[in-house]
Amino acid sequence: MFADNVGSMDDVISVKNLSKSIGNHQVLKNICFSVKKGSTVAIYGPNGAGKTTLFKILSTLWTPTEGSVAINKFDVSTDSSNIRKSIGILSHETFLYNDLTAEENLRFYGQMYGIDNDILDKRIEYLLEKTGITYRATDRVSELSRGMKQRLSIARTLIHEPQVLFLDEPYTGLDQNAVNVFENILKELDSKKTTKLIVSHNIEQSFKLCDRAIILDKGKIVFDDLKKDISDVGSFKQTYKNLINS
Ligand SMILES: Nc1ncnc2c1ncn2[C@@H]1O[C@H](COP(=O)(O)OP(=O)(O)OP(=O)(O)O)[C@@H](O)[C@H]1O
Repeated sequence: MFADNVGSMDDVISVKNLSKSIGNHQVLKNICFSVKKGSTVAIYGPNGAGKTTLFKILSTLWTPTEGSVAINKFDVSTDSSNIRKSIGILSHETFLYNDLTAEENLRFYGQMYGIDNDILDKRIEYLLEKTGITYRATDRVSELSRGMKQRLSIARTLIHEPQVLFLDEPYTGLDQNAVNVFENILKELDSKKTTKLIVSHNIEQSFKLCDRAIILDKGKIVFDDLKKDISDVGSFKQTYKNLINS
């Protein structure tokens, strides 16, 4: 039930004895796992299990109370600026500026990452086209629908070609066409060996994307296995139910 967690040279993410307390509530309890380059790991758990807290620490927004977390060998507590260059975060917060157009938002983020203008022009054009929002490029974000904003958030997340992606409920607000667009983009990223962590309550949808599944419950990892060792999504859902109700 637990994947081989022994760290190795090609680990992109390394989490050792991570605990996080908020006030006097211990939200994460002695979490240990590592992720190899190019893997896609789905993280499941009921409300309040600690998934978002884990993501906030992995993406350098919060620091651990105990233990250590490294991304590309950089420590989240001491090397956050190096980590931020190489990660992309897609969450329920769009991090988009309402008063800027879709294109201006992408340009703003691209410039923040120091991407040369020539390259940035091409990336913006490519990502707007890829996410199907070229025709809304000059509209302000405040005029876009929720699904359009999510498509633009996907483009924003990818503008600096991050090596590690944190996807928190990435399907929120996407229609079926946008789901297909999103999944095609993820497949393309597989060929670039992008490492992905996905948090989703939709097991059916996200299980097919991952090669490993982790279940968090009450701040602890209660399951961690490779998908090839899980017979099918049905049995995984049953395991999930059994574990979180025990
Ligand atoms: N800013 C905060 N202040 C106080 N407690 C917090 C804060 N953020 C999270 N918590 C607590 O930490 C625990 C884990 O929350 P977290 O948001 O990480 O869970 P989650 O697994 O992402 O849940 P969900 O599926 O509902 O998004 C919860 O008990 C929550 O109340």
